[in-house]
Amino acid sequence: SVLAANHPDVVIWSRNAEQVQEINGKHMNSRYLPEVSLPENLKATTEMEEAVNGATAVLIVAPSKAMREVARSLKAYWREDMICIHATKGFETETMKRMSTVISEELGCTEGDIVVLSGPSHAEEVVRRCPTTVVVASLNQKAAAVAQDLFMNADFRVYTNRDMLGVELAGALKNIIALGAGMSDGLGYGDNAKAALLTRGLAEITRIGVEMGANPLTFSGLAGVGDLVVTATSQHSRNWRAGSMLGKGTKLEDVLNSMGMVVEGIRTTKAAHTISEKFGVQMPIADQLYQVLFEDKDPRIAVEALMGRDPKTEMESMKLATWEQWHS
Ligand SMILES: NC(=O)C1=CN([C@@H]2O[C@H](COP(=O)(O)OP(=O)(O)OC[C@H]3O[C@@H](n4cnc5c(N)ncnc54)[C@H](O)[C@@H]3O)[C@@H](O)[C@H]2O)C=CC1
Ligand SMILES: O=C(CO)COP(=O)(O)O
Repeated sequence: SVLAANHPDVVIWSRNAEQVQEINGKHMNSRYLPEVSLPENLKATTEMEEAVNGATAVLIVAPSKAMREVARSLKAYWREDMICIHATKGFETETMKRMSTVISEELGCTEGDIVVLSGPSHAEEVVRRCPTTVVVASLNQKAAAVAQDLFMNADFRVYTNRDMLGVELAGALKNIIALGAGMSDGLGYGDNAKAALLTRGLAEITRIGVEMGANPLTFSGLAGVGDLVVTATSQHSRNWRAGSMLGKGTKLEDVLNSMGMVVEGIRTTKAAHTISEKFGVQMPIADQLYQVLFEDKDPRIAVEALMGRDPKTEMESMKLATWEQWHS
C-alpha cells in the first residue's frame, strides 16, 4: 500500500487465488484488512514471475517459517540488479539463522546486499496512512538509500541504519517481550509489571544482541524500543493478544487456532532458548516464557521465579559500559 502510493507499478504475489481476485476486482483484502480500500494501482497475481519480472525491488514479508520456501521460489526470477528488502521478524528455528541469511543463501547473493525493514508499523494503521516511522538497514548503504527512497512519503518516514544485524535481532526478539507483556496483562498484573517487563526485557534482548555483534544503540531505536512499545501495547498486536489469552489461562493450541495469523514470538521464544545457551547469555524472561509455552508452567509461577531471582545491580547484566566503568 505504501509502495503503491509512491509508485505506479506495484504487484503483490499471493498463493491464494481468491485474495488475488478480491485485490484486483474490489481493491480489498477482507480477511486481513477488513473495511480498508487498497490503492487501485496495486495489482495482485498468483504468478511469482509476473510479480517479479522487470521489478526494481522485491519486498518479502512471508512469515519466518515460510521464508526459505518463498525465497527459493523467487530464485528463478531473481536478477542481481534487483534490491531485496524483507520485513519479516523471526528466525529460522531449525537453524537459528536470521532471515537475511536464509534469503541470501537461497538467492545466492551476499547477506550484506539484503535490506531489512523494521520498526513500529502495524499494517492496520499503515494502510490507513497513520503517521508511521521505520528503519531500513543494510551493510550496502546504496541499497538502504534506495529502499529509503522507495518507501518514504508524508505518512511513512524511513530512517537508515548500518547495523543490519541489530535491526534484525531487535525486530525478532522484541516479540518475546511483547508476548510476556500480554501475559502480564492477561494475569491482571497492571502497569507497573508491564513497565518492568518492557524495561528488563529490553535489557535482556540488548544483552544477547550485543553478544551476537549488534550495536546496543540500535535497541534504543525504532527497531528496538519503538517496536517493543507498539507490540507490547497495541490493540493490533498478535503477540500481545496471544500473551494476554495465555495469561487468562487459554491453552497455547487454542490461542493459535483462534488467531488465524502468525504469532512470531512463539517460535522466537524457542529460538532464543537455544541462542542464549549457545552464547552463554542469561535471558530470564525468555527462559520463563519458554517454560510457560513449551513445558506447561503456570504463568503465575513464572512471574514468581522472575521476581525471586538473586538481587542484582541494574547495570551489571547489561554488557554495556556502565556508569561505574565510565567514571573509574
Ligand atoms: N502485520 C503487521 O503489522 C506486521 C508484520 N510483520 C511481520 O511480517 C511477517 C508476516 O506477518 P503478517 O503478514 O502479519 O502475517 P499473517 O499471518 O497476517 O499473513 C501471512 C501471509 O503469508 C502467507 N503465507 C504463509 N505461508 C506461506 C507460504 N509458504 N508461501 C506463500 N505465502 C505464505 C499467508 O497465506 C498470509 O497471506 C511476520 O514476520 C511479522 O512479524 C512486520 C511488521 C508489521
Ligand atoms: O511487528 C509488528 C509491528 O511493528 C507486528 O507485531 P504483531 O505480530 O505482534 O502484530
